[in-house]
Amino acid sequence: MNAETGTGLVARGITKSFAKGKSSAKGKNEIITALRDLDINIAPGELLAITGPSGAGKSTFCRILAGLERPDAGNVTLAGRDLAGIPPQQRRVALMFESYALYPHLSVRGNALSPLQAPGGRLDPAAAAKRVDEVLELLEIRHLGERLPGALSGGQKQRVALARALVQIPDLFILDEPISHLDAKLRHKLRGEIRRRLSAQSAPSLWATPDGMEALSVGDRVVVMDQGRVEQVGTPEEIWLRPASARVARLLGDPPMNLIEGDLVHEGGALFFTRRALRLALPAALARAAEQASSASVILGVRPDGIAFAPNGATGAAEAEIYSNEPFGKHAIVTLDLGALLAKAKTSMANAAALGADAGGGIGRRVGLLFPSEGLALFDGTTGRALPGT
Ligand SMILES: Nc1ncnc2c1ncn2[C@@H]1O[C@H](COP(=O)(O)OP(=O)(O)OP(=O)(O)O)[C@@H](O)[C@H]1O
Repeated sequence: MNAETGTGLVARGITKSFAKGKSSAKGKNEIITALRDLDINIAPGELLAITGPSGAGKSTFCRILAGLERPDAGNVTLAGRDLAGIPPQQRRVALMFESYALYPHLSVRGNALSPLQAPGGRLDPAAAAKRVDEVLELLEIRHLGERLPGALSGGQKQRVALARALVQIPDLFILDEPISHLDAKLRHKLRGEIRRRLSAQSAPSLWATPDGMEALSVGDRVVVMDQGRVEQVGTPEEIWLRPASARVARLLGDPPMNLIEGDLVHEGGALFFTRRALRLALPAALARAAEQASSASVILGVRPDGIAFAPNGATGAAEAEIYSNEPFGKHAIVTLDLGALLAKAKTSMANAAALGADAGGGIGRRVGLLFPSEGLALFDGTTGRALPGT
């Protein structure tokens, strides 16, 4: 059986609006549409990561699946059951709240154990206690077992909320920003550990995060949302290599792709991208893609690690000035001023050193830039969609 026929999660046409509360000047209640006609499937055992900027609608979608909000339109089935009319506690959904929602009077262990003690629990007390110990150990909070939530740091509370979700054997896991308040080292470790644990279960899982790179690192598939709509669904590789729109590209990468608005100009049989002083002959694949643009205005995507340095004045090189630099040890991020336009390049420390930009130096120095075609993408200036073939 696949998700369509019953065992996974199938959400169809989910739409949800909220009244903003305050009336507008015209006396009408303003409406915010949080979700617009969303279609999302998660297969059994699949981990779907959902990402998008703040306000994209991720938490609203999670809350609808958990039964804490009712959609205005659309329906959700889980393991073949239509969830409409099923109250949250009967949905068999393990939800980790973004706000944690811990029981203040229960210890860390008591909070983690609480979902396993609910009527109809699937484990006997000894098995439940063992499971809780395992998860507390995994999340590095077992030593805090007897503490009350009031005596925990923000990151520790987040891990208790995560433990309370992970101990369950539900029909669906929903983790809303599960590791956002942890330090980088723990985040890194737990991404892999949680992924491994969820993948070993047959329930579908949803992991919501505003961090696009986190979504790519944990998801079997990734949904990118913006303003309540799905911008792109695909494997991490598809989304990374071929972002469907400038809105998707803006969310991915560290630093993300440079997005430069400019114009297409035909000259002497070649096609150029121009923006102020920047004038770039488009490689053949991009020039072909540019024919699909709805107007001469386009957005050029330049991957930070796709920028190569050349001596100032070298043939075919664009001119720029080093604006700032951040040496990270294994690589450097050099911000370049291309004439009232800043772009970031990610380069090796050796390259940065050659530019004199390896230790906070080099600022104001003029350099040449080359843009190899594999580091470029082209988006329609009106719709923001990727032009086919880039
Ligand atoms: N109860 C509510 N009342 C009014 N507006 C709401 C309510 N809940 C959400 N919204 C609005 O719906 C939109 C989507 O919000 P949502 O919390 O789902 O976004 P999000 O992608 O989870 O953002 P974040 O990453 O900041 O948590 C936002 O514009 C938000 O202000």
